Amino acid sequence: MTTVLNVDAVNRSFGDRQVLKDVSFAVESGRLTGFVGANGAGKTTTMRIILGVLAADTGTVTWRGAPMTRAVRSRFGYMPEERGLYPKMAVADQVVYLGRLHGLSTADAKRNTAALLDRLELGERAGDPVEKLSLGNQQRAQIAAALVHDPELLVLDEPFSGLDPLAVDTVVAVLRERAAAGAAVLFSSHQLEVVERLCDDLAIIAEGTIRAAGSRTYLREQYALPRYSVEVGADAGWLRDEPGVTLVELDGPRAVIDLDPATDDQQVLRAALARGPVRAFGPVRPSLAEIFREVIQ
Ligand SMILES: Nc1ncnc2c1ncn2[C@@H]1O[C@H](COP(=O)(O)OP(=O)(O)OP(=O)(O)O)[C@@H](O)[C@H]1O
Repeated sequence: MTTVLNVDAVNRSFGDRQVLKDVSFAVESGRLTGFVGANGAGKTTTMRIILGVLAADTGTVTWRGAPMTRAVRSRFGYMPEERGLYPKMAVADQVVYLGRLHGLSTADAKRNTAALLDRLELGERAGDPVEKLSLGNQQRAQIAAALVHDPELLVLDEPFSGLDPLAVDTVVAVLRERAAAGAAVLFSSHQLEVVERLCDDLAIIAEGTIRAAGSRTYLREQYALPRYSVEVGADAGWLRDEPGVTLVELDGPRAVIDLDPATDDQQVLRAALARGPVRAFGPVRPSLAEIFREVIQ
């Protein structure tokens, strides 16, 4: 995996309202990057700047270290927030047409379209006009449209909104396959549970500012609480009286504790061992939702 897309110190105002403030983050190939933030945080504006639909006031977006060109952008796939398929045109015809617009031969466009619609479980609806599809299926058709030309970078604005859980799983699997084949995938979402499950990397934005960015593992370590989960051989209630320890939860031999900053975890472990067997002792990693709450405050 390599860093392919760099968003560097991007600022953008609408009128006198600055909606992006020095936005910087990187996207790597072969990975799924989740772009997370509340409504109005600036996700769509950032994505539109990456795609060249909108200009930045200052700052740069580069692809493999070089400025964007039209040719580079033609190798990107974009699923905008305002879905844009023609209601009266058959799904497959539309996806083939978009593939052709991105430079595919008719044969390749048809082959990719058929494979994608099957993969997205829309094969049987290929001949139906878009307006006859349910909203969830229209969404799958949009995803097919963004993927038909095998883009090197996929930018998806809220690709999971409006999908039922089974459809989310299908789309997740397709995006994973694309990443495994080397594409870089950037998607926005406010569904933290989906992002938690899906993404390798994250950029968290609030009020136009990136509050945290990096791999999920890095962020979970970075924002680790001083919280530990402990399991001992007998009742763990003695932890209540241990200096520097706050008991958060107690369930017989199992406990969750917070340590004061000055408290050495190994000291607490030794105290536990002095009382008998220790079955488990380790830090509790924060969930993405917890990190999100912490960094957007
Ligand atoms: N063309 C525009 N003119 C004026 N203000 C705009 C324009 N586009 C976006 N904004 C404002 O910029 C801010 C950021 O919007 P943006 O759509 O980027 O947020 P978002 O994080 O994608 O939120 P959502 O999930 O609601 O789409 C919002 O306050 C929005 O009202």
